[in-house]
Amino acid sequence: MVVAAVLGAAGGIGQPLSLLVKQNPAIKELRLFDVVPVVKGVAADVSHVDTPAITTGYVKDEDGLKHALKGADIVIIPAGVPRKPGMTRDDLFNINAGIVRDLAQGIAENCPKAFVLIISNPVNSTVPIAAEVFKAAGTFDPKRLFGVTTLDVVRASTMSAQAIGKPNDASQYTIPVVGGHSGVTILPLLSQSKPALPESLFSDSEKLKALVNRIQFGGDEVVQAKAGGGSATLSMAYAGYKFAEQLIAAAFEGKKGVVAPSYVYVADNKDVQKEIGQDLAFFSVPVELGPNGAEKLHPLGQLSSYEKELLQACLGELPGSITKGVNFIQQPKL
Ligand SMILES: NC(=O)c1ccc[n+]([C@@H]2O[C@H](COP(=O)([O-])OP(=O)(O)OC[C@H]3O[C@@H](n4cnc5c(N)ncnc54)[C@H](O)[C@@H]3O)[C@@H](O)[C@H]2O)c1
Ligand SMILES: O=C(O)C[C@H](O)C(=O)O
Repeated sequence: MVVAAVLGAAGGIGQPLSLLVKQNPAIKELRLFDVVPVVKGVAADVSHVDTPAITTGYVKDEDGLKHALKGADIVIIPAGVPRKPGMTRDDLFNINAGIVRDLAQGIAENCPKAFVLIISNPVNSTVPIAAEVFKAAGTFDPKRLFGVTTLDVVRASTMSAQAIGKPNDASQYTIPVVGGHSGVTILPLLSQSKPALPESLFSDSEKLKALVNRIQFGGDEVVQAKAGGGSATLSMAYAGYKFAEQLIAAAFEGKKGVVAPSYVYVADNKDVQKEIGQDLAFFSVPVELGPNGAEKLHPLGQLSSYEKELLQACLGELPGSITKGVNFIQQPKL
């Protein structure tokens, strides 16, 4: 039985995500943490759902982080500020970097063996931040740290199905999305869709480009529609839980053959470096999940010539975002 913690549980993502996690019968304890006191009410609310997980809420100023994290097996982090129209994810760095750093420190101190799933943006930088905190604490296990990019995978299925005129069939299309989680760093490998997308999509370069662009900038669609009220929360809760559920099944319930893309540490993996053509510390790849977390990183496989171009665009941005995260921890504060 699994102890799960959600950090930032009172937020737009945190609340529905906590509800979804509560429904997983493998969870014996669900601990909800936030800086705002309403998290205790959220926990009381969710605790009435008739599933096994004992659900409790913790606030920061009552030493809550320690109590929420002590001995947790899986920690999901949607804490931090969301975008408003006109902002990039990187514009969130100044606030969210410090939030993720402090939460990662709490994890290193209280549950160093937990699987850590980071949702807080900019994911391309916040995951390297957490890794640096864990390295400094001597607890870094690259197999246990995941940047959640599942919303890109979910969007790829939904938007591709719509683009080919089969909007009801979204869930039937499994499409790997690799790279990072921001604009051009999001690299949907439509040529590897299972089942295959129709040839007519690939022969219509304008349509193909429009689809890729929509997947890459799907987050902006929601940010603009919410018009200052935040970014994706419900689809993110769905996607975050989808990944957590896959990890729980593979890590704690012995399920085999579970493969899902995630933004993970690839610095040790020569095969991935070779495919990317660069020494990068983090990249989203299809990850085989198991008892230790990221058991095996799967290759990107054959890319079309258009996808190779997209990879180059991704590589124009991603290394800088990784370095920015690393430097945030490594450079002494002035
Ligand atoms: N990875 C993705 O695909 C993805 C998708 C959507 C949103 N996001 C990101 O998720 C984050 C949260 O989005 P949201 O819409 O839920 O925002 P929100 O403002 O609705 O909720 C954030 C919550 O975090 C809490 N919080 C702030 N500082 C905290 C701290 N130090 N410790 C614990 N909790 C803290 C806030 O009190 C709030 O309840 C944003 O950074 C957003 O950009 C990522
Ligand atoms: O777009 C955002 O800022 C939130 C999230 O990263 C998303 O992809 O929806």
